[in-house]
Amino acid sequence: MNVSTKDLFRLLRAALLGAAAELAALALMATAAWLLLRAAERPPLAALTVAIVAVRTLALLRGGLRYAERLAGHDVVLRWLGSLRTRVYQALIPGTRYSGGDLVTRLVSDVDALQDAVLRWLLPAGVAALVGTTAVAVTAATSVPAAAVLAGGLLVAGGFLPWLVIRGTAAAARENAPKRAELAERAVELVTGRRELVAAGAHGEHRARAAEVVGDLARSERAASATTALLGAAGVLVQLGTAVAVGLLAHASVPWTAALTLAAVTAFEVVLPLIGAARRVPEIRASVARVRAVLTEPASPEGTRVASTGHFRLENAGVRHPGRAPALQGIDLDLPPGRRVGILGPSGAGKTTLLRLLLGSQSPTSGRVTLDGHPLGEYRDLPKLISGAEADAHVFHTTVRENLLLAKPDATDEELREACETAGFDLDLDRDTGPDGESLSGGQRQRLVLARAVLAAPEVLVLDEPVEGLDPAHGDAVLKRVLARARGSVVLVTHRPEHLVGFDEVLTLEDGRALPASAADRRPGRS
Ligand SMILES: Nc1ncnc2c1ncn2[C@@H]1O[C@H](COP(=O)(O)OP(=O)(O)OP(=O)(O)O)[C@@H](O)[C@H]1O
Repeated sequence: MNVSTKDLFRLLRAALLGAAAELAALALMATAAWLLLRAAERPPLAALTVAIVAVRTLALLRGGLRYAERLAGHDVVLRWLGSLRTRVYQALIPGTRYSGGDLVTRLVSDVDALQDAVLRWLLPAGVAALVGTTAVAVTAATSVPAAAVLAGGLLVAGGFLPWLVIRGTAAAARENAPKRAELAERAVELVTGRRELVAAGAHGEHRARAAEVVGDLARSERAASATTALLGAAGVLVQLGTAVAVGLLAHASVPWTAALTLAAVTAFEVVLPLIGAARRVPEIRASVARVRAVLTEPASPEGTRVASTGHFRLENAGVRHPGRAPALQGIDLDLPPGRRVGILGPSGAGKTTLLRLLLGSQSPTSGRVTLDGHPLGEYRDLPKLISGAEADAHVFHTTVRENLLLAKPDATDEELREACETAGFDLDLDRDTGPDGESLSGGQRQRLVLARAVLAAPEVLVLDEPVEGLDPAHGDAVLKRVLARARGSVVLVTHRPEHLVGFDEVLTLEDGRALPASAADRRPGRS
């Protein structure tokens, strides 16, 4: 999250303008106080003219400088965030770890939180330090004890009290983190799993628990707000006490004492907002850490090789998800162009995992998966070569036509109809599919996905139990047509060995391992 020298310079300019605006305000108060009390002594008018002019000038300066500081502050922040946002998105695009929509949204608000970090914390803290130091230096010229008290008061109000707020807020955030996570989880369950919860009679209980967590969080939020308000009030007391002490210790003329006292009061006006702003510091810190993690993660190198008809090979390949038994281990598979391989095995045997390895959507955690001897990650357009009907293929919320065109954007309606016919899908091309394809039946969704695979006509067609939900006779006929149209290699996962007649090889998996042919023969197609 490096800040360029130019941006640093702009930040410094904004801080100096802010400090100048606040010093003008401070000088205005001090001069006005001096002027009032000095005027009460009835001096010749000439003795007051400089102060009168100064009051007017400072009043004008204060407004002008504040405006300039707002402009400069927002200028630097918006420029910086603009480039930071671009870098974060660039880091996200090829990423695999950061792909969930919720996480992306999270990062957007994290980047926005950095805006608050600069405008509401960094700049005001810098301005407060500059104004405080100047006020102490000016006071020290008259009275060192008064300056020492002022410095102490400012440090308490601008350092100690905000630190207490940060500590309290961070502790509350740590304590509330599990509750927030539970609330997010329950909210998702209540929205996405509503039907299932109602059917199981658990909806009311879930909602009540979510409401209880909301109540707990609100209570904790109120307690944190009350603490911040109390510490804010303590800051005002410190301000009053310090101003009185400065007045008593100044040992100067009445007008000058009044000027120093009001200058002290005004210096606190710059420092006190830090107490309220400190509440966001823990949140901002967490945002900074998350953004930094995204920016510092080494980018996964993008593939450069062009995929054309080639030879896929799995050598001793395995996949193990953290904390789980291996999903797949020690798998060898040879898939030269034109070869047809069937995969059988009971549920959970690793069939889908094997397809994901071939599709490049899952990397092996052991062994190798290669195309013409190169790891799949080195290819930039693998889906053009290998694709098909995956078990979890998504149906987009649009029309049947648009869903099909994803496979071949320039396909004519004639081609679309032909692919549908092959897949046994007979709905109108303009039919709306609904969110997640919900307005289609399960079988219709499956055949739409299959039609999409047929239309893509890849060199290597991958089919994951493509006719599982269809009635057997219809399903067999559909599969026969799809296989007849396949122009290259086929990898078919099925639990019916009769689907694999004429295939070059049948691989039977169990518990993530390939069964030897003799054992596989004894348990055909268990699922
Ligand atoms: N993302 C994941 N995280 C953890 N475990 C996983 C993950 N994906 C799959 N598994 C586990 O890996 C094993 C193999 O899963 P896979 O989906 O490949 O089985 P399958 O043979 O296709 O099963 P089915 O016939 O039921 O679709 C299972 O035990 C599964 O629970």
